[in-house]
Amino acid sequence: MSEHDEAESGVTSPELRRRWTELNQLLAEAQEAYYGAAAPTLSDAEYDEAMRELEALEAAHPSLVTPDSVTQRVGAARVTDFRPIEHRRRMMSLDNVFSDEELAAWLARTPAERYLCELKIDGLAVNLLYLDGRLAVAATRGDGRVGEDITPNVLTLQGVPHRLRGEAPAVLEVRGEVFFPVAGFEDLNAALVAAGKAPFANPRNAAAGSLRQKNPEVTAARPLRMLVHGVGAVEGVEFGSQSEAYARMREWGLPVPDTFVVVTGADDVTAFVRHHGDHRHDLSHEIDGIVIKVDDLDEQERLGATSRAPRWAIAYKYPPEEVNTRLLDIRVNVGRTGRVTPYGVMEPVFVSGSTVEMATLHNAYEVERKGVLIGDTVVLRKAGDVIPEIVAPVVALRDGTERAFVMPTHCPSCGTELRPEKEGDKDIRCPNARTCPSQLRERLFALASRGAFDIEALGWEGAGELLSRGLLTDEGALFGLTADDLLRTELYTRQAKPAELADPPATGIRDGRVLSRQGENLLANLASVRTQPLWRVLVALSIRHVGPTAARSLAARFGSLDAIRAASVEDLASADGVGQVIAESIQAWFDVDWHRDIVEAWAAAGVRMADDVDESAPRTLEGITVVVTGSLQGFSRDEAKEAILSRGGKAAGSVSRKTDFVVVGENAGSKAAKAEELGLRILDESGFEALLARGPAGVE
Ligand SMILES: NC(=O)c1ccc[n+]([C@@H]2O[C@H](COP(=O)([O-])OP(=O)(O)OC[C@H]3O[C@@H](n4cnc5c(N)ncnc54)[C@H](O)[C@@H]3O)[C@@H](O)[C@H]2O)c1
Ligand SMILES: [Zn+2]
Repeated sequence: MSEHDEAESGVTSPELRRRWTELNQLLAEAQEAYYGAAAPTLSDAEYDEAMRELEALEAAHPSLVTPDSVTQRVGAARVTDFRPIEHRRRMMSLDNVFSDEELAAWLARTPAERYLCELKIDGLAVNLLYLDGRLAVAATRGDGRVGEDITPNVLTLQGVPHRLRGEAPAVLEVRGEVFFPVAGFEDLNAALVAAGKAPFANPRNAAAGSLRQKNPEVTAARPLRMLVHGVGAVEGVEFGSQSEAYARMREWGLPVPDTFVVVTGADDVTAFVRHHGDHRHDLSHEIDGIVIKVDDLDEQERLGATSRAPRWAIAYKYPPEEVNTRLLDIRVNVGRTGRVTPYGVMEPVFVSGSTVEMATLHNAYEVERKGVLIGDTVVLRKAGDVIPEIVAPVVALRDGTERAFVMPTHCPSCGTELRPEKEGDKDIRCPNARTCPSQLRERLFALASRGAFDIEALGWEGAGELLSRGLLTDEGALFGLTADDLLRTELYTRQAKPAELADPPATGIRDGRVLSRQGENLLANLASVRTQPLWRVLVALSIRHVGPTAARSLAARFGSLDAIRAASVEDLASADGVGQVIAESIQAWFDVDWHRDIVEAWAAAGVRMADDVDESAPRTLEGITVVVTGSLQGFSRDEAKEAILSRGGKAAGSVSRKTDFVVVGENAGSKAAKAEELGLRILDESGFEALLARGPAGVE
């Protein structure tokens, strides 16, 4: 039988009916958990996917549709502890589109003079009934016809007027969304976990759970807010359009958002959708999409509604940022400074454009705060390029086999007993800084990176192998590495060719292997980077808080590692951009004997520990602040900076009234404009050269 015949005759195969029943049940249960308990067991992404499958199935086989299909209803009809409230006018759900194409198709079949575009707030729909301007009843959406009485709870909400301002109509049903601001969400969950309760999966569920409280004091204590997104029954006033209704409701003191726009064409609709897609996280609340409505109320009336959603509105849903996945394990990582960080290992899952299988949990307290157990299904969130985060466990799915994470007492890398650095620290560390392989590998990797020695042939893998082969016990021996050493590795060698077996290269041969290109490069790199400027050497030492900026300033000010080591904290702290914390950290670093050994080993291996003093560079810029912007012919950014610093000047990053000179190169942007605005002295490249050579007098 063809599908067509089937639809006509109302007969469907048992398999199709089975699948329909399966999906309908899955979705009905999900709705119950989501609307009823505010504790979803499915992610929205899974829910939406199952719903789409069910809708497609029903579209192809209309005979499957029954009144109790979840596609035909709004929310979940259920018995609750709250008094039932019948809405004067039905509350609807929204149909969804998930792509620009689907949106374009909706716009094409729903032509209108004006569209109202607004944010789809991820919260809980409520209906506020104002009678003669007084808030008489507040209810949840429920199944769209009957909701739950939550009046005492809504009365506690900040920003919801108990009485309308000015001339209010006899009857006004205000529809809006109650939401939980993102900022308060983590703390709420931590408090719930501490009290032995299940945390919420997301701010939306937090809003639903907080509002549907038997005790309104609990609601009052939560930072809930509401924003208006529609009207229901109205008597005693007439609106021509939704936007007009918004304008009036704002006058009456209702919380109408100021983020909506009224536009005339599809292009403006798409632009709005795109804009908020890019700025989804700039808001105080979560949004899961954009709602587009035909603005004219007569047209809305004419278009009507299906059993669950109006035809005059559509929700454009953004890609989901939250998915559910299994937390397989919690392991710990030992970082560069010995900090031990737990991280979750998850069943790989695709979210926001990439596959995620690990997420940091920061420290043992954080694991406890979130209340996650190993084996839990967890809500994983990845917003755009932000690092993925485990939000909360799905407590309802626990089966008793989950177990709590126990923070190790000993370093998983070297076995040393872990401890906090200072009393009261949340982080614990491996105190074996010198030889702990994990810490050393991180330090080697950092030392070889572009912002330090820039040793191209030494990466994460290389650092790992040099350590695992026992070729290095700390970074002091790095510059002593020989071809013979590297021949003991795999990464830096390759199989010898037959000719090389007979006539081995000068670097030697071992077990039939010779140095690979990478191995030769490493030796060449190690030879050449010995003359890197002092600031790079300083960065390479992994002194806490000493990054490129502080290192540059220290190098310019003191000129040699010996001078830095001999300097007092006060002296160090007076260097530009240095300060007390960094100064103390430097002194503490030199107090450790094996740190001094590293410096000596490097010096002995020929690493330059001082910058050439440029005799032709008298301190012409003492006390002078210079900003360089745009690109110069004769100087790179770094060179320009060093030229200023080495003459005693200050190289600032931004223009202010305290700036003495602004050097403007090609393609200079806003800084040049700001300099002009402030009336600062502006120099071109030749002016800059004159300034360097003779100081301010050179550019009089
Ligand atoms: N994870 C789960 O198990 C589960 C279960 C049920 C529902 N859900 C989620 O809920 C969705 C379906 O729920 P729904 O029927 O409430 O539909 P919906 O949330 O997709 O859209 C309708 C609702 O959007 C809200 N809304 C927010 N801003 C609005 C605006 N500016 N204008 C109009 N309405 C606005 C209203 O509360 C309205 O009732 C699913 O797509 C899914 O994401 C998830
Ligand atoms: Zn260790």
